[in-house]
Amino acid sequence: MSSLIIGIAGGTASGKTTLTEILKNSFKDKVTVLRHDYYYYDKSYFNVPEGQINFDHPESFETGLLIEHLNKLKNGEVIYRPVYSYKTNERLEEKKPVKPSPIIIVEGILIFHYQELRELFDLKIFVDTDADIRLIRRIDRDIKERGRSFDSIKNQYLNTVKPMHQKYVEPTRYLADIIIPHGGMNEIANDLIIRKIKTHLYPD
Ligand SMILES: Nc1ncnc2c1ncn2[C@@H]1O[C@H](COP(=O)(O)OP(=O)(O)O)[C@@H](O)[C@H]1O
Ligand SMILES: O=c1ccn([C@@H]2O[C@H](COP(=O)(O)O)[C@@H](O)[C@H]2O)c(=O)[nH]1
Repeated sequence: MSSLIIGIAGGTASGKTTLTEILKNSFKDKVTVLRHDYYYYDKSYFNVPEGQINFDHPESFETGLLIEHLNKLKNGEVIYRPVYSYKTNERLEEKKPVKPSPIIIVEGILIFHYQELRELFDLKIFVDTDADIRLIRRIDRDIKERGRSFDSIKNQYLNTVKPMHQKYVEPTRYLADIIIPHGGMNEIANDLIIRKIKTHLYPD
C-alpha cells in the first residue's frame, strides 16, 4: 500500500498540532508525523542577533532535507529527523528515527509555500482560525511551553510573525484542498478527514 501524504498548514497557533494529534490518536502507529519545525536551521545559521531571527520566513527552514526525508518515507525507508529546541533556538546533536507508515502527516505554517513540497501531498488541509484567537493562544502557549516572556512574544509577533503570515502563509490557504474553520476541534471537519483516511487504509 502506498502512503497517503497529508499536509496540514495554517497560521501559528491555528490548531495544526491539535488536529494532527487527533488523527495520530485515531490511527496510532498507522500514522507518521513530520513537523516542518523540526527542520529549522540552528541559530548559528542566521547572521542577526538571536532576538531578531525571523522564524516565519520560508528560508528559515531546511526544507530540502524535509523533502528528501519525505521521499524516503514514501519509499518505505526509516529516516533520522533533526531535533529542534524552541527554548534555545538550536538544532540539537541528537536525531530521532522516524518509521514509514500508510499515513504520513506533515505539519507547518509554510508547508504549502514550496512547490516541490506541495506536490508531494495527496491531501492539503489549511486550518483557519481568526488572528486574534491565534494570538491569544500563542501568548498562552509560548509562555507555558516555549519559555518566552510577554514582551518577547509581542515584539516577535509585530515584527515578523504577523507580516510573514500576511505575505507567505495567508496566500497558501487557496492552494489547499480543504479549509477548516475554527481550527483545532472542528468535529465535523475532523470526522470527514478520518473518513478519508479510513478509505485509504481499508479500501473495501
Ligand atoms: N479549538 C480549540 N480551542 C481552544 N484551544 C485550542 C483549540 N485548538 C488548539 N487550541 C490550543 O491553542 C494552542 C495552539 O494550538 P496548536 O494545535 O498547538 O496550534 P499550531 O500547531 O497550529 O501552532 C494550544 O495550546 C492548543 O491547546
Ligand atoms: O525557535 C523558534 C522557532 C519557531 N518559532 C515560532 O514558531 C511558530 C511556528 O510554530 P507553530 O506551532 O505553528 O505556532 C512560528 O510562527 C515561529 O515564529 C519561534 O518562536 N522560535
